[in-house]
Amino acid sequence: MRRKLAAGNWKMNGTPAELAQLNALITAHPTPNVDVLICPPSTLVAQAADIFAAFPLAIGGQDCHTAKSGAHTGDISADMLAAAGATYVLTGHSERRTDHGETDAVIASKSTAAYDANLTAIICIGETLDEREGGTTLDVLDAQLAGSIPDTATAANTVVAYEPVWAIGTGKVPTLDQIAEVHAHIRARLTARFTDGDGFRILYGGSVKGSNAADIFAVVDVDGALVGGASLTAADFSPIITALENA
Ligand SMILES: O=C[C@H](O)COP(=O)(O)O
Repeated sequence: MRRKLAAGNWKMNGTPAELAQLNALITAHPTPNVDVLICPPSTLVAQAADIFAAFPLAIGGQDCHTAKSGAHTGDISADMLAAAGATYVLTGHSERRTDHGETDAVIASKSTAAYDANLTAIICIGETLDEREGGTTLDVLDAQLAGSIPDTATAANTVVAYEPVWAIGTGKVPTLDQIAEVHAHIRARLTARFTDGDGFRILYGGSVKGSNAADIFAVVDVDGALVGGASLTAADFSPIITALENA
């Protein structure tokens, strides 16, 4: 049985003042029957992990370097995130792939760095609109799955997040049939490659809101969501957690 996961990615948003949102979230969900994760900007990871250590709220990083330490100005290592209290890290988010030219090989290396630091890697994949319209979605995802997920991945150390690039921050959401097709495809690839492939959690991400969450969570093999904009306030994120708890 896979435990569901509601993950919020704050991206480049948030100062210490916004951490107060998390108090309201915990008040609304004091004993959630799903995992709840917030990935704030790296400046807030230690503070958030410290404040909420005793509560059912995990804290994660949004990216990590492939190396443990060294001369990499502006970067942060998986070991640093773990030492700050993070238990998860996103790798291969499409904004990292686009803004920083991250390749599948780099993402696999970052995911390995996460495992070495005892972090769970949420490895993100997804097709662009051109790829969707060109009919190559499943081929693109196959290449990303094969290249981004290390051979040492397990259901315990890895979550896969399917985020169609064209659905991120746009308000556009794939049809439920499109989500079902992709999640079934990812599941098949995971079970073919890993002995515990049926245990990997697969998240959907891209314009998830309180208003569409229940329908998305009813799709087979959707084990939760990676939420951007709607994770920034407790008022928006709480209904998504509730929908996942009721799924
Ligand atoms: O990491 C989160 C995703 O990029 C989704 O962002 P969004 O919910 O704002 O569309």
